[in-house]
Amino acid sequence: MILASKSPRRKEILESFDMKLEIKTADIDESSNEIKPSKQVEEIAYKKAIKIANENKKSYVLAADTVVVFENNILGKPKDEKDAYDMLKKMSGKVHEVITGYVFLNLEKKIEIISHNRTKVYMRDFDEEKINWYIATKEPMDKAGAYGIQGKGNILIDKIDGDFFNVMGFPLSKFINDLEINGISLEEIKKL
Ligand SMILES: Cc1cn([C@H]2C[C@H](O)[C@@H](COP(=O)(O)OP(=O)(O)OP(=O)(O)O)O2)c(=O)[nH]c1=O
Repeated sequence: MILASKSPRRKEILESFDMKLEIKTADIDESSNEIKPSKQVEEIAYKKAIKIANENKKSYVLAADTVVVFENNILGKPKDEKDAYDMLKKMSGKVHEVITGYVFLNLEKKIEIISHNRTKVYMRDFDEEKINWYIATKEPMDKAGAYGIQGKGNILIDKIDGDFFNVMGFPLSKFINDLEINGISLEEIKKL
């Protein structure tokens, strides 16, 4: 299948399940008029997937989009270090939600799966010194909400309620379940 994503995390998660991936990245306009975060991530994932699917009509194409939702605000990737600092400062000691939308298409076979998953993340109370230390690692800059649960950012997190991979950028378990519901078996998934 084609993974329409430049995210190394999404590739890693899917490859851990022995999927054979061809990477093709779609540069799309990541803006959305949707108000609901779940609809927004689905719309942006759809834009990524359909762009590549239109150029590869026989292929299975998968794309995703991840955001952090904190007190009704949608947080994407930080614009700069100051933005990363501001995001982390307000999320310290509080709970937020990570939502990943994903879209799986095969235009020729008329397969279309559009879905999302949510994980609650409880952050520890951390001080300015720790935020500055974390920003100096450079880890926050390419990640929604300015942290990576799978990296050094893990020490900022107390616990989660939901799927870890969903926070990392792709809810593998829910996706596999969706495919099975659509009649695609575990053996077939590896060969798509
Ligand atoms: C919250 C969180 C996000 N992230 C990452 C997952 C996503 O890669 C990124 C959110 O940006 P996205 O726009 O969802 O994805 P991307 O730009 O990295 O890749 P593409 O659009 O080509 O598919 O944040 C982590 O790696 N760990 C985390 O804990």
